[in-house]
Amino acid sequence: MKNDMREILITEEEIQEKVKLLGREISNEYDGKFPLFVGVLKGALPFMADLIKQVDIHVEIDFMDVSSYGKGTVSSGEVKIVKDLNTKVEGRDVVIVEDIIDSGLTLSYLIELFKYRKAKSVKVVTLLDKPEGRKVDLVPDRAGFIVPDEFVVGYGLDFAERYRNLPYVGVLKPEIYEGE
Ligand SMILES: O=P(O)(O)OC[C@H]1O[C@H](OP(=O)(O)OP(=O)(O)O)[C@H](O)[C@@H]1O
Ligand code: HPA
Repeated sequence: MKNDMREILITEEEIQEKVKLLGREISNEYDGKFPLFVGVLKGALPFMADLIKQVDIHVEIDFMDVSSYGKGTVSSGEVKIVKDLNTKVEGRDVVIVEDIIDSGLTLSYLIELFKYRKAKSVKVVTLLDKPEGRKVDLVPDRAGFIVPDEFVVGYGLDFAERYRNLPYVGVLKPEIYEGE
């Protein structure tokens, strides 16, 4: 898979270092509380798995699968619930765990949904933030890294369902995208 990469933007070591830091910050922020971490499938899986191991307080975890992207690199702009939570969010401190915020459409939909369901608080932690991709005004509470306005893959992020299992984040060679 490494041969398919044009460039590695964030190394495995840099990711793991940042995840430790985010875990410490969240542990301090929610000390004495029992937050509900909501991982957004499928992309947030590696980040969620690593992050919860760095959080030193009790947390409950659940997953939601929403979809706004087609097979390629362009958002359809439409958010659909593919799998809902099994947990009630009413009265809970919800922490949404994302791999990337790009247009912001997925997240703004989820934030509104959890507020409507009467969460006590809703905050967002994302590994990657791509501010140049925004279509709605949204700033995450915590973001690991800012990425440029390019389609990135790895550590959960896919291109046509591949590359999620890379331990780093990078950009593919142009011929890989063109081949699709
Ligand atoms: O800010 P946005 O433009 O809404 O993009 C971000 C969302 O898009 C990706 O998910 P996707 O819908 O591709 O599903 P996946 O996680 O299963 O790949 C990513 O994992 C985020 O959830
Ligand atoms: O840059 C990206 N890569 C993969 N999936 C994505 N979903 C939104 N932006 C991206």
